[in-house]
Amino acid sequence: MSNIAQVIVNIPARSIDKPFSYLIPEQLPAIDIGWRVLVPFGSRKVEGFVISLEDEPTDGLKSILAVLDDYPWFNDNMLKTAEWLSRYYLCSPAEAMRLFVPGLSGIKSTKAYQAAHAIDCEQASILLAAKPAEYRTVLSYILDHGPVSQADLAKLPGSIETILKFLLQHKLIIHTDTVLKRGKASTIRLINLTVSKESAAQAEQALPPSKSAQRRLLHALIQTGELSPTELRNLHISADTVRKLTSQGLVASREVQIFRNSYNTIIHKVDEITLTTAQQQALQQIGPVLKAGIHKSFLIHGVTGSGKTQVYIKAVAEARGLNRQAIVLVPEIALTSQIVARFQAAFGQDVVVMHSKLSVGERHDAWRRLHSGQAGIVIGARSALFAPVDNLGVIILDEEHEFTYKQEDSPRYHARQVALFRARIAGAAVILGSATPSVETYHQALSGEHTLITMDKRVDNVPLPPVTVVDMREELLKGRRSVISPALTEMLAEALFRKEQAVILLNRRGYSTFVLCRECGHVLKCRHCDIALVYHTPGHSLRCHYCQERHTVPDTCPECGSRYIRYFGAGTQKVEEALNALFPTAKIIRMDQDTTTKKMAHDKILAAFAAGTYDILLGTQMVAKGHDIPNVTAVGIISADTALNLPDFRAAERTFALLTQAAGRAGRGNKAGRVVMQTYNPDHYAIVNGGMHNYQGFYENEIIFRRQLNYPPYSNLIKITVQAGDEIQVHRNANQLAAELSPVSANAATTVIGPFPASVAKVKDIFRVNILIKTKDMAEVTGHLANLNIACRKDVIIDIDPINVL
Ligand SMILES: Nc1ncnc2c1ncn2[C@@H]1O[C@H](COP(=O)(O)OP(=O)(O)OP(=O)(O)O)[C@@H](O)[C@H]1O
Ligand SMILES: [Zn+2]
Ligand SMILES: [Zn+2]
Repeated sequence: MSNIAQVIVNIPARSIDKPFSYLIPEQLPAIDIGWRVLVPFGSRKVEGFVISLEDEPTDGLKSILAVLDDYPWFNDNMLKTAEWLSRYYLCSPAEAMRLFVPGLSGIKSTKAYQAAHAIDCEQASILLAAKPAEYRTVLSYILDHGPVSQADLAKLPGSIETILKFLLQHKLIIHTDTVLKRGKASTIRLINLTVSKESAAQAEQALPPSKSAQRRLLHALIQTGELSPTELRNLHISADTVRKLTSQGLVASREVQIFRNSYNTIIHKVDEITLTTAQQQALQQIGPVLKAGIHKSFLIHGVTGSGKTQVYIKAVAEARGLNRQAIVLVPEIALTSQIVARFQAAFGQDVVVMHSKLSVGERHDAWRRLHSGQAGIVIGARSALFAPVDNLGVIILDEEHEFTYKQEDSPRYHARQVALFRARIAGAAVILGSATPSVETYHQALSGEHTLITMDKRVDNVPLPPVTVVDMREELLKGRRSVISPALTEMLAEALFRKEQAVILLNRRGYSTFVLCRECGHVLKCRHCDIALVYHTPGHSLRCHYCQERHTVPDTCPECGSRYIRYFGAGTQKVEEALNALFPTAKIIRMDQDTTTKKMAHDKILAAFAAGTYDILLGTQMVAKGHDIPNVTAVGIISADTALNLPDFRAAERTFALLTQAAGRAGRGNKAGRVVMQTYNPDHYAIVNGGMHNYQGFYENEIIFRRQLNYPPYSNLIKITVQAGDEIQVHRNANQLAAELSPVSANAATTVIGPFPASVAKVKDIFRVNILIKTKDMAEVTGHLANLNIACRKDVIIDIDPINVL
């Protein structure tokens, strides 16, 4: 029998990349692959994941201390996904496996103090005789109470820190860990009858009138069968009353798990709708794959408002009918409460919503409901991908082109990639959906990796809104300097007149309100980060968007002393002022970083706008996404092209997607929509095709550029960032690393570019230099990087398939 477990300890340090062996103690026979356990590690107790068993007897092994659950946490599918993730993204096994644990760790350990093993009381009293009385109080408290936390000791008099230091130094006490399991199930006790209702009624009759509480309890139980603590409280029945009846053998209690659920959305009942032909055709392709239980992936390319969500719902219903589970991923849960509500309306309690505001305990409850089969559908942002579903039928990625599917911290995984892998080994289907698919995905679909399903009409043949492109250079030539062109003004005026609503998008990426000296051209930058400071009207202050440091606006230029300092760029605040001047009675709500962090969350703003409380929704990227509000008939896009000039090969893709998605918010109901797009680059293919909702047109231009420059999908990219606090050092380290990479570039399929300073070359006083690898032979390069062992270097970040190459 195997009695040795190979355990991955849940410590995110990248240098720990191997499992450790532990003895399985006889009293814990259930331990098997996939279990979470508690193990000693150095002086600590840590969480561990069992990945294999052995029976090679080895001397001096430590034993597993405890199991954390009463079932294996990882199923085979989860283990394989974690293993692949760690290999592909070059992260440690622990970094990959902890993605499957809510809150990244299943235990909470706190520092505690306990008496040293061989404490010599006589010597101790001599030692402490010269010290104030508090020293003796603290020591005897620790002696009496066993392991105590610092928080417990804080109640005692005296300066605890100093006293503890002294006691530790003289080895009277030692450090220890107290470990608590996180996410313990919450339970309540339900009270019920142990005798028949007739006997209970007789017992009630037999009680004297003075025992009214006992009579009330019996009476209520005869009627309802079972009572919760809240119901008992409402009936004014005390624990004592329950105890008395329990001792008479009339009632008993049982413990049941309760699930915390803070995501209270009102569930709207929907009428069964008739599917459109396009929706039916999509499902005719997906259905058989679900039934066959084979892996296959689909790309639904459906224009905005074509009814993709309804296809997702039907596909999930189909999977549930086959008793298989579904994972539904959305880019950002706060912006997608509409799709969440639609799933809840369709599936009720079968849906678990993973929201970033859930506590760790609530996450555990959600996981437990899925694991136990009480729920079969999980909907959430990318982390929902790691849900413990045993019988996976389908994974859906809505708005698959969104960059939020890429995690920007280690492990830097892309949810689409992980979804495809997990579904492949589970024999499950994947449905990718978007009106503006990523160039990579569309290319894969054209080459047969995904089945392409096209939905090119809106539901009920509602027309896509016509787009007027306004050339802002001509406006300027005509002497019009306002951020809001006459065409946009006119469209807004008409919409407001008809009591319809408008959305205004300010595409501000790479372009915000910065402060510039008109004499010498100096731009005010952050001292710690190599980036322009952003001007904020409230408080008349400057802020760094990387380190959040605030500065006051100087009266004179720090470079040349000139007093001519000007604010450039159109921030949302500036546009709001302009709109207020044009439409003084219109109610405007702003949604950007400033407003969403302070006043209202995204979903509240969207809900208020959808309810008609405001006439105009103004904001950055986030106003363009996902919402379906029938009364929105006008969409204005200010400076459509600001991101086009960024030195990022995806600049055109980002711009096109944003414009098309924004335009797609207009005219979704039975009222016709219109769009005005202001730009300085009316001839760019991203703008031209964005103005025509023409994805194919955009793709055909873009793919030529990608092929010429050998960018994805024609290659894979790997970005290596070297960091150091010293500018000379960082370049030296990067050059050295580039030299080590020379065998990589010997392969004709691979090019190494750089080192070159990152576009923001310094963040929080740390300098950053990038090396970019372009390759057609990913396996060879990652194999090489793994051999070089750079993945575990603290000063190096490896980003596989980076979204941000700057
Ligand atoms: N078969 C149908 N019959 C009637 N109305 C439908 C049908 N399918 C969807 N709808 C409605 O059409 C509207 C658009 O659908 P949905 O939001 O699913 O589109 P979408 O393709 O997801 O759009 P986007 O990509 O722009 O978010 C919604 O209001 C939805 O309720
Ligand atoms: Zn100056
Ligand atoms: Zn800064």
